[in-house]
Amino acid sequence: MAEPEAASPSGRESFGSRLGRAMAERGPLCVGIDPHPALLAAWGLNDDAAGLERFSLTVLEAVGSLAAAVKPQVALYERHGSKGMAALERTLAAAADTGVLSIADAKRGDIGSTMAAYADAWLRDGSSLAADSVTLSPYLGFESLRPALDLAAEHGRGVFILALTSNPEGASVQHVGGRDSVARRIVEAAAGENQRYGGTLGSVGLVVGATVGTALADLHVDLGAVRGPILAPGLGAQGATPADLRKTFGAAYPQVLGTSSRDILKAGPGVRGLQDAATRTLDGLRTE
Ligand SMILES: O=C(O)c1cc(=O)[nH]c(=O)n1[C@@H]1O[C@H](COP(=O)(O)O)[C@@H](O)[C@H]1O
Repeated sequence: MAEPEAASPSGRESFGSRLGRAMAERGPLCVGIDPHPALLAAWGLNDDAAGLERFSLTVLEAVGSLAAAVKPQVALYERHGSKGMAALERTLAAAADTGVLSIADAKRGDIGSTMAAYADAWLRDGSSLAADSVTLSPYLGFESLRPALDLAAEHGRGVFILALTSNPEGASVQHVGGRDSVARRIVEAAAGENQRYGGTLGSVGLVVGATVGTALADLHVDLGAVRGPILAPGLGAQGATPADLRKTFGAAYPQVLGTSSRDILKAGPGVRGLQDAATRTLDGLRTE
């Protein structure tokens, strides 16, 4: 999809370029690593840091060479305090060793001066929590994300900014404004940010749920103009199918990275079962 380029001052190939290549080589699937208590129990693991780590490393063993990206859900590690966060650090390091891109699903957003600290945690070289990319919430104002946008560009990392989320409550904020909706403004701001990147895909991605139905058309949101990756959660456990994804995103589908967590994870703890479930989802995303 994207041509390789070394766009960041650090000399690292940009995240958008790396993700575009992974999607072209492996297909448009991200596997969510969401170690819910019920899944840990179903896998015969304890709901503790050791259980989280075994769960996460098993998912990486299964999908590390077939998915374009993995997305650990930070909240489920945070439940276990510092030991849980240490398990997350080791998971992110193992993903990097495996060669699969990581998206830390932290949904961070705060006033700019505090945002700089979140950016340091998730996007700065040398941080034990640094991932290839992180999810961000723009609902304190898009510009409040500036420290993360700039640090990501500097270090060849990426961000995924919540635009139209998959949960039904999201519309009560994101749809406000009709034709000039909050979501549309977020999408336009992300498009502006991607002008600093060359290649096919910029490093400023958006999150648009696979479950949003006709909202993109209703709100006159043009994702094609964004020139960034679209992370689409909601497959499987939240009811969306790969066919829904194609219908919802239309011409922007080549930018879409479908992501699924519970629907794949419930096939564990066997590595083979997880691989089969991920491959089934990937086949649907490729061909439906
Ligand atoms: O940022 C996300 O990944 C996200 C955004 C959104 O709009 N909806 C959404 O479900 N997610 C995350 O995607 C994952 C979905 O999990 P499953 O429903 O089990 O596939 C969870 O970790 C959610 O927090």
